[in-house]
Amino acid sequence: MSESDCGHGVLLALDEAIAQYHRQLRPLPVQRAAPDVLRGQMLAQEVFAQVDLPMFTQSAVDGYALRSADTQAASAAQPARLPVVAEVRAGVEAAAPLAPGEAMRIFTGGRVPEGADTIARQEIVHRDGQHMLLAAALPAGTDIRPRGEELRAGARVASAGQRLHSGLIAALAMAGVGEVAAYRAPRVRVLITGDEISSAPAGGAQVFDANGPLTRSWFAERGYALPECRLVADTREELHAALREALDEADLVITTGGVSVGDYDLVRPVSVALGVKEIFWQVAQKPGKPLYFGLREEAGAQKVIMGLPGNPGAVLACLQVHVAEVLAALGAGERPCWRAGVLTAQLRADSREQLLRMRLALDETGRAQLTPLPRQASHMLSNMAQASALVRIAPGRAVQAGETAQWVALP
Ligand SMILES: Nc1nc2c(c(=O)[nH]1)N[C@H]1C(S)=C(S)[C@@H](COP(=O)(O)OP(=O)(O)OC[C@H]3O[C@@H](n4cnc5c(N)ncnc54)[C@H](O)[C@@H]3O)O[C@H]1N2
Ligand code: MOO
Repeated sequence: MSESDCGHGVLLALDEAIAQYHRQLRPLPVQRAAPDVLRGQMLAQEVFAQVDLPMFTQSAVDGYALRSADTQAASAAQPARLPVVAEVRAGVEAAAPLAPGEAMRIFTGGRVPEGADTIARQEIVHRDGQHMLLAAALPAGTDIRPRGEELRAGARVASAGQRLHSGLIAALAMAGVGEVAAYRAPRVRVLITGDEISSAPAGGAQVFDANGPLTRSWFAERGYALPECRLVADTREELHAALREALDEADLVITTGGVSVGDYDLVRPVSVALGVKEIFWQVAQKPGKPLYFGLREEAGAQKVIMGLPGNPGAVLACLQVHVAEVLAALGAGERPCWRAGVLTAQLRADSREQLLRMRLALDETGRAQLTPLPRQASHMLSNMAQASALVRIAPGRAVQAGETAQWVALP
């Protein structure tokens, strides 16, 4: 295990913390239902088309179904003249096959009658009573969508680990997939600890709660149910009761605050008292050093506790970098997508890996340019109106402008 002693005691490297989530956590149980019922959840299986797509040979336009051979001699001077013997509406099969020398009126999505191999779109057709006139030859297959052109029954449409989003749900519906298996959505509880935290500060030493709105919004904007969230005082009794209930009812409990070394930092001792095993505490990152990851195994289920440090800047970084990985390990989300970008300013060295809020812009070649923002301290968040990327800066050495760094999109 990679650990560093950088003047803060022995801290776990950020990548090692991330590896621990994927080593320790199992995906949540699988449930089966219609894809749109499971929207937002991650597929637990490959999914295959139940039908050919298109399901039958269709007209791509409003026009006339006919045989290409009957148009081969057509010209402006001598148009092909065919009787329109029937109408094929979308959703209805022609009563009889198309005979040589005949045409049928047809509409977009209509099933091409047996015998027809071409559609003449109505803009190129002249109608004369019960006949249609066509002034040019049409190759076979014109404006036809052949059966199975897109997919054959049995072809794979989606893979395990993909999120059921609107476009994929529609693709599965088209392919006749009535039911899929997906990992159950996580039940999440949020506990905001701290005697000084209030939604309406009074008494001169209280502050507004930022972490509750931050955490709830973070989950909601990623398509998760809005987690239940409550303020908890810094007493062993109150935290014990709140954490016990949260662990009983949720798969993932997020706490903020109370996880450092102060006398009222009770999240870790109370977790131990509730049977939680500490997997790690303290990561070599800034902000978010006192991050805590604990696990309670019970009757085949895992209960996860992520103890986020109280500073709101640390909460933001830990949600983006750590909680997102936990959700991925639970089969409840995609792993954060880190990309390379170019720094526009030099940065001081720090003994911990830095997670910096930056402004992201694309240069004329489309390359990401990352500009550090002021007010980075972990108790500050007012640069969030300008921040669009969270950037990893490796510990130990100063970084020059023009160097490359990894970033993940904010929010
Ligand atoms: N002696 C040491 N002190 C501290 C260390 C250390 O290593 N040695 N680590 C520091 C670091 S780094 C961090 S980060 C913080 C984290 O401490 P806690 O997780 O125990 O968080 P609190 O002390 O409860 O709160 C920290 C800070 O954040 C404010 N806060 C908390 N919750 C909210 C909220 N919901 N909304 C807005 N602001 C909140 C709180 O008032 C404090 O100012 O510990 C350092 N100390
Ligand atoms: O780790 Mo803490 O640097 O203040 O968030």
